Amino acid sequence: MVLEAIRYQPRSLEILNQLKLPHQTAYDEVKDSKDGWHAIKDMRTRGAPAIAIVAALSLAVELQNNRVSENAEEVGAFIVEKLDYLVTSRPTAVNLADAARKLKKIVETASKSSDNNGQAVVKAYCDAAAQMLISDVSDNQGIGKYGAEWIEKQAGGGQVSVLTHCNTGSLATAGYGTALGVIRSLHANGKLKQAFCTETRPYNQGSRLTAFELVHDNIPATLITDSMASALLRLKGPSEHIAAIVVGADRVAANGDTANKIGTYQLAITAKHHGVKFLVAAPRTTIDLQTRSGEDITIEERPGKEMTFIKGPRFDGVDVDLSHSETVSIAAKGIDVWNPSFDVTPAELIDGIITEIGVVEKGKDGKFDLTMAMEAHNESVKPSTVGGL
Ligand SMILES: CSC[C@@H](O)[C@@H](O)C(=O)COP(=O)(O)O
Repeated sequence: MVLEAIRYQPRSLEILNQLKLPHQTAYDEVKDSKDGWHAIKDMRTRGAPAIAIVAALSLAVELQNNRVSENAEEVGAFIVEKLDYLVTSRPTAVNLADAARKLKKIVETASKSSDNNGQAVVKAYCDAAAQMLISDVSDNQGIGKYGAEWIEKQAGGGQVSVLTHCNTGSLATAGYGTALGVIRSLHANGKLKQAFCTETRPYNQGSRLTAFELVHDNIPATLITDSMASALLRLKGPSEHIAAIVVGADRVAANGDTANKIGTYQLAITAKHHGVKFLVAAPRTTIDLQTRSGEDITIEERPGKEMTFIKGPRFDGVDVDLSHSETVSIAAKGIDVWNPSFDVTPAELIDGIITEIGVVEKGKDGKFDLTMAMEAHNESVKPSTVGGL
């Protein structure tokens, strides 16, 4: 069975409720953009690409299931207003803003055509939103292929182990995943010795979601807490042949600085210290040339209770009793909490940015030039034309 975080067909959208994983596999219906906004804000759906796609499709089903004006410009204005609203759900991942910008452009063109009525604008919007779901899977397969090839080449043959952080798999995307896609490809090529995944406190995307995907796909994997990463590289690195740390991204700035799940930065520092490659895997929809550096990225802060409480089913003896889902306090009452959801890893700590058209490496000046990969974004360019391959 293939893991499906987003189930869409015209007039119907369902998301796998990630707050209930790994204990329960339950789908929530998303009827409109308001449902979509809340599903994203509450993190029932999460991960940069998935957020963008769910937002776009939530508005698609709203338009498909409700009567719209005959007037093309009125429908266009309605869609633009809803897209602006959806973008306010979570600020750090650029994929959502990027999707909204592209969809607005399509809608503006469609609504200005004198041949079009309201329904034609809706159709142009829904077709483009549905295409995002399809393109994301093929982009991820490209990321997996190029990332695995790059690691295998660097390692010079034989099996390798990799460490990853947060969840970047089928649950965070339309399917296959980015950093987890690289792990899937290494495994498919027979080159993966062991995948290590961090717990990823405080929301536990690693222990709840990545571990779930790895077990689901029978990929050899070991879970560690975030605080074990340096010890893993030092003590097990040589015996396990840990070749790289591979993470996803929520926004890659023009200079390569990368915002990703909190804890990524410290992993990059420890990778540098231990001489382990540090790679960011992201589709080009995550690269934001408008943001010059990491300093310009807005970092979302989440409620303190995500850190001070933990939610899950009660263990009665050996059996998990799913009827008793509880929220348990795990911190001293009254303590102040700082809970940034993401951090920024400076480009100097990153060895390569794996995209769907190839791995971008630094030039002789020690800097990333991402413009080439992004220029190719609107053209159909063969992978070999991108730097680093
Ligand atoms: C392919 S997902 C890439 C990133 O979005 C991922 O690494 C991450 O940081 C997710 O954060 P989350 O807060 O769970 O949405």
